[in-house]
Amino acid sequence: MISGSGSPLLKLDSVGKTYASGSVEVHAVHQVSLSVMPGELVALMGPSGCGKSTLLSVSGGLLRPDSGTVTVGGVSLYDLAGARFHEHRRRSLGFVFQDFNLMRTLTAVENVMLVDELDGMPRKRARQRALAALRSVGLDDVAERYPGELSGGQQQRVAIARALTGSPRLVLADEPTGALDSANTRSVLGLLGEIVAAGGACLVATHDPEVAAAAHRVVQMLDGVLTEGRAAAVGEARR
Ligand SMILES: Nc1ncnc2c1ncn2[C@@H]1O[C@H](COP(=O)(O)OP(=O)(O)OP(=O)(O)O)[C@@H](O)[C@H]1O
Repeated sequence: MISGSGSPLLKLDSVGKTYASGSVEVHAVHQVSLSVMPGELVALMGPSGCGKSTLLSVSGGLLRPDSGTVTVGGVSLYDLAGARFHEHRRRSLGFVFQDFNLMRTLTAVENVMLVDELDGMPRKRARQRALAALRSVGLDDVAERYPGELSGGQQQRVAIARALTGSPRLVLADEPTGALDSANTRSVLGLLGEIVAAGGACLVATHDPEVAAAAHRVVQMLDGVLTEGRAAAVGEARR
């Protein structure tokens, strides 16, 4: 797969998001335009509070922008309504949350199954797929444990397994290696590498130099605005 070919899997056009915090307005994302192409792993970097999580949430259909358009898989996400919006989100992208977002009352395997079950898949088949996803992140032995019985790194890998079930073409990940040691970081980078090698795309908010080194492109964010990016030379990206 040649990185950067085809139509973008994620396209942001002049996207803006402002929070009202009491009488103060915080321009978390301002006029951001960005395309992430099939075969690309893009690292989104910048200091804490610069707007990375907000940009990922807007990109993933979790937070409606105040301005601009978000196109996922060729479809303008926020122009879809109701069930069509949720279905497109579920089918087109996987989201790895910074704080994992696991349901405390469900086991690891039940957390991962949830996505397929919401899509109407029979429970037995959903369970098989979830176990396979957990195996791919090295966690099949703790499948029946609850999040409270897992380490931070294990919870993070459950969250990654959940985002990868259904083999979405686009993965948006917020600090996916934040709680991981270097061996697990490499295994997560391997999984993301497989997605992009198969023609998918990943946008990863990160402070981790190892993730940045593995990316095809690094885009820098500062005070809600994208500043310079580094384009990796062809073949530079480690997968
Ligand atoms: N719900 C909210 N209400 C008000 N302000 C918010 C809200 N969420 C984020 N902000 C503010 O928006 C700005 C961007 O926050 P965001 O979490 O997107 O940054 P970030 O780059 O992801 O930070 P980090 O690297 O620490 O996760 C910050 O000034 C933050 O305080």
